[in-house]
Amino acid sequence: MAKCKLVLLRHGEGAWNKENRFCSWVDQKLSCAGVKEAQDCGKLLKDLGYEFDLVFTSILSRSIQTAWLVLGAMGQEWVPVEKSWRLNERHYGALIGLNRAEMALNHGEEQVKIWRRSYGVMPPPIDQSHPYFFEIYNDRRYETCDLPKDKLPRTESLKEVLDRLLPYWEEVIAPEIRKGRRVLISAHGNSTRALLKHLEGISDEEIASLTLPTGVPVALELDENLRPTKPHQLLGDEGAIQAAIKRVEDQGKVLVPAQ
Ligand SMILES: O=C(O)[C@@H](COP(=O)(O)O)OP(=O)(O)O
Repeated sequence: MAKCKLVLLRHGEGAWNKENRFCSWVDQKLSCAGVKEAQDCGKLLKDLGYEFDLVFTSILSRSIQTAWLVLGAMGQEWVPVEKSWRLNERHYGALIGLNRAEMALNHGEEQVKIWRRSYGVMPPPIDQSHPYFFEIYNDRRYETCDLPKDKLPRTESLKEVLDRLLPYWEEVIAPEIRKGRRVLISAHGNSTRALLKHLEGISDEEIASLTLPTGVPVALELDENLRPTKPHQLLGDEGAIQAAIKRVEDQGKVLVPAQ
């Protein structure tokens, strides 16, 4: 098999990205800015000559909506879209719904960074007293999973995300790529980080410095063993991408009131 291209994507900005709250398994739609990011991403991919044969998304609306908008902007609406909970965002446990800057004020920026970016640390688990517990676990979409509801996570580190994502990558996505299909995975910041860690062999320590902005395609070129032939590339304007990464990193900092 010749070299193949794979595109990974963190969805466009969601309503809670904008409010700086941990969104995770709460199903939020894209903000107006997020809709534009997804459309712009589709236009960019089209201008760069990308074509897809198959798209994979999580079962959260923001990744599905992003896939539709990208395909629409590319004029490739007919391309099949497969969904799995295994591409869902990392389960942020009891942190779900909380504001990152407030958490930094109460627990320190370092602790928030550990919760957000470390490989092995799990936030405290969600339980029935949490305001979003029933909204998540009573949602019909979680009856469609290949695990019974009581076996679905209540919190996850990035390691757990990779552990549940890997079987789906190996058994469902990778075989399609081996058949020569050109794949887009429209997912989330941390499910994409987990997959990149696996594909690029990024160490547990190094993965802590990888932050992905919303709506920016991550291009990979893979060899016949599905190993990258070169480092991943974020597509788009370099200055705008670096500024967007900084904004995501700064979400975990204490807000300094304007003078
Ligand atoms: O769960 C969330 O709030 C964000 C990630 O948050 P951070 O890890 O950046 O704090 O996930 P996404 O917007 O990609 O679905």
